[in-house]
Amino acid sequence: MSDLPGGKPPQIVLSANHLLLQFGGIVALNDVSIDVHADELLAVIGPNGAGKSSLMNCLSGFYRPKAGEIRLGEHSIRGMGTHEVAARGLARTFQGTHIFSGMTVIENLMVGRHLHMRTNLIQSFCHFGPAVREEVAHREAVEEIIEFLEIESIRHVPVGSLGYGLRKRVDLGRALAQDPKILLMDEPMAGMNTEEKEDLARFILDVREAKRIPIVLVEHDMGVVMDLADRIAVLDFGKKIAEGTPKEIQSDPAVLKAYLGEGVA
Ligand SMILES: Nc1ncnc2c1ncn2[C@@H]1O[C@H](COP(=O)(O)OP(=O)(O)OP(=O)(O)O)[C@@H](O)[C@H]1O
Repeated sequence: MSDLPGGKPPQIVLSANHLLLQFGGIVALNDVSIDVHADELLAVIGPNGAGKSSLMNCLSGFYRPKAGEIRLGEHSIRGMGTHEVAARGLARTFQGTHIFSGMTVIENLMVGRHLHMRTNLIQSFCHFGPAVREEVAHREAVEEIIEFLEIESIRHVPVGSLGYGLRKRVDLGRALAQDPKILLMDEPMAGMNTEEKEDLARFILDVREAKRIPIVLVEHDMGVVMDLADRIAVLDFGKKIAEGTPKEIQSDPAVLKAYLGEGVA
């Protein structure tokens, strides 16, 4: 663990220790440990099948590792399901688009807010009392995100009719609506053209600057990773083979070997 200037150790927001995950005879994660520091963007890279999505799925409670420990802040979250992990402050965006395509942008963002609503979803459709006051407060939070992500003009548009780049931006908005302590992004740029990638990269940088939440990013586009990441962890065949700054990773012999023939500069 590298110390901050001034010798203070970094604050660890999320840590995974010695994770083991198997699917039958396949070892998807083999003794994998990572720490995510406050206010950093940690990229997780590796060739196809290296275990990146498996790691994200363990961190977010979707998969239960056979062994190992996961801590969010002070607390163990190992064994918790996705909803419990989300309620403790972990939000994620998904590969592809997991948003509700028949619902409008604003409705999708309100789904993200429901995690924080004391009144339940049914009550929130009643137009009286505490439910209304709560709804107004959540609307304000959602409006702030809409402005932040520059999606004002499409707030009432069904998400299914939007282009891919905008849909991914709404997915980011839904995750931000959870008001998370940490954000996991699983291949957010997959399937995007250069302009869409540049746009999303700008919003990721804005999120870091404005919200100061740590981000774990799984991404295949090495240009994006090298530009955005503070640190990079590299997986190969379910094992962590390297960890360091973009500069260190680019010249790491084990990383170059893992990617040989896959075009890492
Ligand atoms: N649900 C599953 N059932 C069986 N095997 C799985 C499952 N999920 C992942 N695996 C296997 O675990 C290994 C790691 O897969 P994983 O999807 O985590 O890799 P990845 O690094 O995310 O790959 P990619 O870059 O192609 O998305 C692979 O061998 C994969 O086939």
